[in-house]
Amino acid sequence: MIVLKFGGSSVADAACMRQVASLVRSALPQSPLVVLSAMGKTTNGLFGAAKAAEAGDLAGAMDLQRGLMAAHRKAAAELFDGAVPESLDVALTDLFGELELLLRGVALLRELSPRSMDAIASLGERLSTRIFAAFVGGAWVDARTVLRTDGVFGEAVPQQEAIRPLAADHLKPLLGPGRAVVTQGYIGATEDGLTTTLGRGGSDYSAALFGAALGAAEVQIWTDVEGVLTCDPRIVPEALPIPELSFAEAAELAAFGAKVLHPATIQPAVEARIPVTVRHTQKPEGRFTTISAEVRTGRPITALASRGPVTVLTVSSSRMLAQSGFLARLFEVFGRRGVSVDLVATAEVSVSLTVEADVPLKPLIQDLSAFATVEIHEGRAIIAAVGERLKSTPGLGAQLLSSLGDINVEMISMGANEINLSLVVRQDQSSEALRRLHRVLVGGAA
Ligand SMILES: Nc1ncnc2c1ncn2[C@@H]1O[C@H](COP(=O)(O)OP(=O)(O)O)[C@@H](O)[C@H]1O
Ligand SMILES: N[C@@H](CC(=O)OP(=O)(O)O)C(=O)O
Repeated sequence: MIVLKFGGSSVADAACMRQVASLVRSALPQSPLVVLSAMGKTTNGLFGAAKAAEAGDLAGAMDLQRGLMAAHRKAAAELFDGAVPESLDVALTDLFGELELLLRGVALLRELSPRSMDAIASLGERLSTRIFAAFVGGAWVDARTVLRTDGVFGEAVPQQEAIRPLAADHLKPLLGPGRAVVTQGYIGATEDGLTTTLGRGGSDYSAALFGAALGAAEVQIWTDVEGVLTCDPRIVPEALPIPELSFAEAAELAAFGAKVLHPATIQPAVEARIPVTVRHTQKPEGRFTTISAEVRTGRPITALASRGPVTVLTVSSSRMLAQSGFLARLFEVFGRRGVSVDLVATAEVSVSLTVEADVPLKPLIQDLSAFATVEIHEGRAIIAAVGERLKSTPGLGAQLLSSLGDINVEMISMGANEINLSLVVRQDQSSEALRRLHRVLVGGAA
């Protein structure tokens, strides 16, 4: 069997869904499991409605709800030439009724808990899969009966040991040549049935989790680009498709901002040694990327990625000098505050590190100030150059840095592994930095 995941850009309207249905029909001999995201930017709309309700603007929230309802009913009507099956009509009415109830509750309390946000955000995938399953004539399975997660909301952690038997019970019996099974990406549920989400962009992760649980021959990520490119094409239009990526390269690129893949997508595929391909829904015969354990690209630089905004904290203490326990004490604070650190650079009496821009700094600074002074530099971005021979290509690091010219590099991290060189620059210079680095990449260093 194979898994085909279609992102929001691939199911944005009726015409897109017809194209997806055509691709699914072509895959029928391979016993496809179809994992869908919400239509277009539905999830953004649901987040907007939830935030409006939280602010007490129920009218605004309901306007957004009605807009989403109209778009989904329009897509269904176009797919069925106006004759929407009654069962689907009822399902859509129930789902939008559920959304209205949730929004009214949030507005009444003026409180949007993570649990409420997940319940609201889940509706996008629940709507798109009901419409698509009815249109393609496939079996529909609610992912929440299979994708077990912990009790965290918004960034739920899948319980892979529980998913495998659930997939065997709820998915495997339905899968077979000649028939499609449709389920949601992005959403799961706790053991006691509370709806959770895997975090934005999480449908790729769902696809990999289902693929690993079911022993898929391949996980296909269908999107609006011809595979993983040498850089984000919205920033560097000259970015080129990459035919092959190693799992390690793909994981680094996703972790450092290559939005085309959710950062956790690769892990289940690596464990199950399942190849992942990234393909263009509107150009199925075009170029695509294969990501697998067998791939050894051997390229100095394969691609660039960027992530931001991040905040750089520079923690200094004269007591740090020759103090073996200083770093332990420093990172204990971050661990206790649940703040993840991306890049670290150390000097004699100071340490610079990056954290996500939305991290609450006050409690962190309060703890750190007990034994050090802290400088804060917000509005930065991390740029990562990824390639299997970054460290072993003489002069490449210097070439990359010199290509940046007058763009100031505030931190450099290289060496933690063979394949990543990361730089910190000002966020407002990150796009230009990517364009300059990309000229090195395509200029023969790769
Ligand atoms: N290195 C990269 N290669 C390809 N696409 C990238 C890369 N970095 C960022 N992107 C962006 O990711 C987008 C695809 O991801 P996403 O918008 O989530 O699509 P989908 O709706 O299919 O999930 C592309 O349109 C592209 O703009
Ligand atoms: N719909 C969810 C999950 C997802 O992965 O979407 P997409 O495949 O369009 O990135 C989101 O927008 O985060």
